[in-house]
Amino acid sequence: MALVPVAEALERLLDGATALSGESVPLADAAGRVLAEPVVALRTQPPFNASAMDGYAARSADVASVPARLSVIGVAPAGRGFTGIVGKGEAVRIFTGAPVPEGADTIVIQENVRDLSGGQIEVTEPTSAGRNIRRAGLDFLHGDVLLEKGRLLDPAALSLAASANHPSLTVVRRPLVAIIATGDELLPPGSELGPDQIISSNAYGVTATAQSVGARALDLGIAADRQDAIAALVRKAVEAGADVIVTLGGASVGDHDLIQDVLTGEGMRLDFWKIAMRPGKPLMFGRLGNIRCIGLPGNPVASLVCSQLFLKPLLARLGGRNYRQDICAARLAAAMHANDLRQDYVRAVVREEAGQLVATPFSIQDSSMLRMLADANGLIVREPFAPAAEAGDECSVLMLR
Ligand SMILES: Nc1nc2c(c(=O)[nH]1)N[C@H]1C(S)=C(S)[C@@H](COP(=O)(O)OP(=O)(O)OC[C@H]3O[C@@H](n4cnc5c(N)ncnc54)[C@H](O)[C@@H]3O)O[C@H]1N2
Ligand code: MOO
Repeated sequence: MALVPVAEALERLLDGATALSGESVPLADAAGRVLAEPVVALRTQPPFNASAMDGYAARSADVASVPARLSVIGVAPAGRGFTGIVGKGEAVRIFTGAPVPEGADTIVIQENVRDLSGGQIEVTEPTSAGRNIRRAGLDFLHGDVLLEKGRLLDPAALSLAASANHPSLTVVRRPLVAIIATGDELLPPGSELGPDQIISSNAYGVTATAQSVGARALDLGIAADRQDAIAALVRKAVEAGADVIVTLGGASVGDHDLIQDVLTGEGMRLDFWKIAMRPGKPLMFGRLGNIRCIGLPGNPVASLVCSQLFLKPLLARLGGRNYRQDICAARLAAAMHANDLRQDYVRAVVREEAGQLVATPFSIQDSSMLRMLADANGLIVREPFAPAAEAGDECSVLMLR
């Protein structure tokens, strides 16, 4: 089977991936979620002409020239408006957020007023009509579309939805990705290891990758290299309602690489297996009903680079989000060999020097080396059959952080 080019693999994996169905969540739990429906204002804000300042509501004709003496006929705190009418020569003590009483058409701020006692004030600065008044509907009107479908619920969006009187919102269901590690050699972190064993690490990075685009991750643990053990966890994933099943390891050609057989045995239709990418060649993709199955290579760096390139955009789409890789132009700090048929993602340190990005590739690119991946902040992307490059040549970098 020919190796599938990276772009084609991504296209096939994303084919038909659209936002999952909506669900209602209380506003208090809606931060970071994506709207499945627009938010329409259920009220007008402010619902009345409101004072924007602490001071005195008056008639502008009375305070156009100063000094002006007025009689205070009442008080209007926020939440309790004055119900009378402000007549000529009169004022109402008013506070920020209170409705402007009938008859008044301006607010004199209290800094521009002297209290003469006996219910009299003297206005010391002329104040024109409409000053310090927020007109009804200044912010929004009942029926206005305030937030579009697909909007990420950030702090401003949440407060706006609350102000529009929504106690709950309809948001896109968060995709669920079930993660299955495979391998007789693997034990969870914190274990006493036998001589032939290592720690199962990939699930943690894959979980974090999924969560970074708002998905939920269900770590189903480690299956031994036996068909029945792997199949049992695949069934668990299906029962849990996974939208995506990610397997770790067992994707290659060894005698113990059982993933593809098990998944097809469970009903998966294989879409592709093996792509023209380094690291990540054994990547596998198929569909088990509506569930997308991604077989990530076991090598830790390959599993995380493939998560970044394939799993992240898929989960973002299912969650109703836009996701674009952060690709930048940079200069190479070192020469690079001509590339072969696999698109190469070369771990590198990217720094800004004299206003431009400079990428220094690590000299070793073994896909088992997690420490180097953690030290890298970018991946130099080398197209298949890219010619040899010199230090100083332009390159393309996928930024990781
Ligand atoms: N003859 C060939 N051998 C290999 C090929 C090939 O094309 N022909 N491809 C190589 C490439 S590329 C990769 S990547 C690996 C991936 O193979 P698998 O997906 O089958 O992975 P495993 O063999 O199960 O494991 C590889 C390696 O990674 C470790 N591993 C596995 N899972 C985890 C985990 N959850 N956490 C940490 N480390 C894990 C495992 O112990 C192995 O060391 O195959 C090459 N071989
Ligand atoms: O995916 Mo493999 O990394 O090319 O070792």
